[in-house]
Amino acid sequence: MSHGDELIRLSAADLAGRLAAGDVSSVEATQAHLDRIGAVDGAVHAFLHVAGERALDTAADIDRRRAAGESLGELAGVPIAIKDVLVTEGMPSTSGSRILEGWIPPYDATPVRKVREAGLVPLGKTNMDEFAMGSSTEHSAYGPTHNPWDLERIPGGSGGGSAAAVAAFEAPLALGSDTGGSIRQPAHVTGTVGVKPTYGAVSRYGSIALASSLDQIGPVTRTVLDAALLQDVIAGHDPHDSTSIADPWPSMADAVRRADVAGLRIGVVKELDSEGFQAGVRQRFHEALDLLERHGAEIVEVSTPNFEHAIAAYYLILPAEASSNLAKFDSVRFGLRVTPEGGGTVEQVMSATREAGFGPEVKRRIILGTYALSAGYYDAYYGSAQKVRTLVQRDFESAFANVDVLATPTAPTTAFKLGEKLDDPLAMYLNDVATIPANLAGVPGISLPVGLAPEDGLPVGIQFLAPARQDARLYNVGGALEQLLLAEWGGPLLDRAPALTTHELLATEEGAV
Ligand SMILES: NC(=O)C[C@H](N)C(=O)O
Repeated sequence: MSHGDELIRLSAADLAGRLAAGDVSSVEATQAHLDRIGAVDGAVHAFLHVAGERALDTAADIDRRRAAGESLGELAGVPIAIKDVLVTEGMPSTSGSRILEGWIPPYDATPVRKVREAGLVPLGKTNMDEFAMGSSTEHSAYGPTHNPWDLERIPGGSGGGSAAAVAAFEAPLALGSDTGGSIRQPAHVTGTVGVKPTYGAVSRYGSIALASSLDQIGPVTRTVLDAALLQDVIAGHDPHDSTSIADPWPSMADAVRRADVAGLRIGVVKELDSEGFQAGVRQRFHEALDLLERHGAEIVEVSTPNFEHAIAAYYLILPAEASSNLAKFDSVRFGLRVTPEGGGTVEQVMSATREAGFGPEVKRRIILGTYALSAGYYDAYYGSAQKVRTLVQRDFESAFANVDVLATPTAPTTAFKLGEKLDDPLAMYLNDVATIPANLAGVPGISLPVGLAPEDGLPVGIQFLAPARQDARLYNVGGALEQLLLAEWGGPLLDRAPALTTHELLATEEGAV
C-alpha cells in the first residue's frame, strides 16, 4: 500500500493525531485525498465541484501555523467534503439544481465557517438530490452518485454524494443535511456513520432551506468518534439562525471516549420491526441488539402507534414549507434566467426560468405544497398534518419516559439498483419510514453500520434516537456498539467493500467508456 493509500484509510481522529505529531503534513493528506478523487470519482461521482488548489492553499496555511507553534483545533488540517446544500464563499453552490448553476455565493454558511475556523480543509462540494428531495441522488440535475459497494446501486439520498465520498475514501469527513433522513439513510446504504443532531443544535444559516421546521445539518463519517468530533466543531448558538439553541453543548467526543452501555435502557420500536423490512436488515439489527444486551444493556419493546402516519404528515408539511422556501428562485436574484423568445413580462421570465430550472420531483412537491396550503384546503391537509406531528411528538415523549434511547433499523432495505424506484415516488418516499419521525419531533438520530445483509452482501445500519438535546446518549450507545462490532469483525466493515480498490473502480470506469 502506498503512503497516500494509507493516509486516505485513516479515520479523521487518527489522521489528526498524525498531523499533530508532525508525522504527516496537511498538504500531504490533502493531496492524497485529491489523488483519490482523481482516481475514483469518475466512477463514483460523489463530487459536483472539487476545489483542489484552494484546498492545498488552506492546507499549506495550516501547516505553516502549526510549524509556528500556534495552538490549533483537534481536527486542524483534516480534509472534509461539503454537501452542496451549504453555501460556500467563492465556490459553486447549486443544491443539486440547474436553477442555481453558475451562482457563486459571497459568504460561507455557518457550519462551513466553523469547519474553516477549526482548521479543516474543504475539498469541494458533494452531489445530492435536487434541493435535498429524494433518497437516491437520482434527482440531482447533474447525474446520480454511485454506491462504492456496487456502482450499479444508489448511495442513498439526498446526501448520497457526502456518504459515497466518505465510503470511497475520497474524504474522511463530510457535512450533510437531514430533513427526513438525508444523512442517516445514505449512511445505512454505504456502511458509514451519519448523525442528525437535535433540531437547533447546528445553525442552518447559509443552508439552502428545504423545510425549515425539519432541516438539520450534521456529520457523515466512517467512525462514531469522528462524527462526535465534527459535531463538536459545528454545534452551537448562532445569532443568524433564530432556531439555534442558545445553551452550550457537552463534548460529544467525551461521550464516545467514555462509552458504556451497562444499565442503558434501549427501546425497540415495535412498529418499525416488522415484515415490511428486508430479512437481512432485521437479522443484523437484532444481532446488534443481542450484542448490546450481552454487554449489560436492557432491551425492551416500545410502541409508537402514530409513527405509521409520519410519512403522510411529512409529505404535507415538507411540500408546504418547500413551496414557500423555493419561491425565492424567481430568476431575479440568483442563478438561471430564461427569457422566452422575443422577450416577455417579468412573470413570463419567472415562469420560463422555473420551468427550465426545476426538475420533476421539485415541481411535484411545489404543486403538492401549494395545493395543501390553498384556501379551503389548509385545515384539511396542512392543519391535519400538524396534528399528526403533535401525536408523533407525544409518542416520543411517552417512549422516553421508559427508555434512554430508541432503536430501529435505519431503512427498510439495503441499497437498491439505480433506476429501480425512479418512476414510483411513493416507493422512494417509503425509504424514510424509520427516519422521518425524528425530524417531525426534532429529536437527534444516529445511523451506524451493523454488518452486511446475508442475502446481498450490502451494508445495514442501525438507528438510535434520543430525546432532544440528549445527543450525547447517541454517541455513547453508538460508540460502545461500534467497539463491540469491530472486535467481532476484526476490522472496519468498509475494508470489505468489493468495489473500493482504486484498481477495480478504474476498471469499471474504463469498461463504461
Ligand atoms: N431531505 C431528506 O431528508 C430526504 C427525504 N428523502 C426527502 O426526500 O425529503
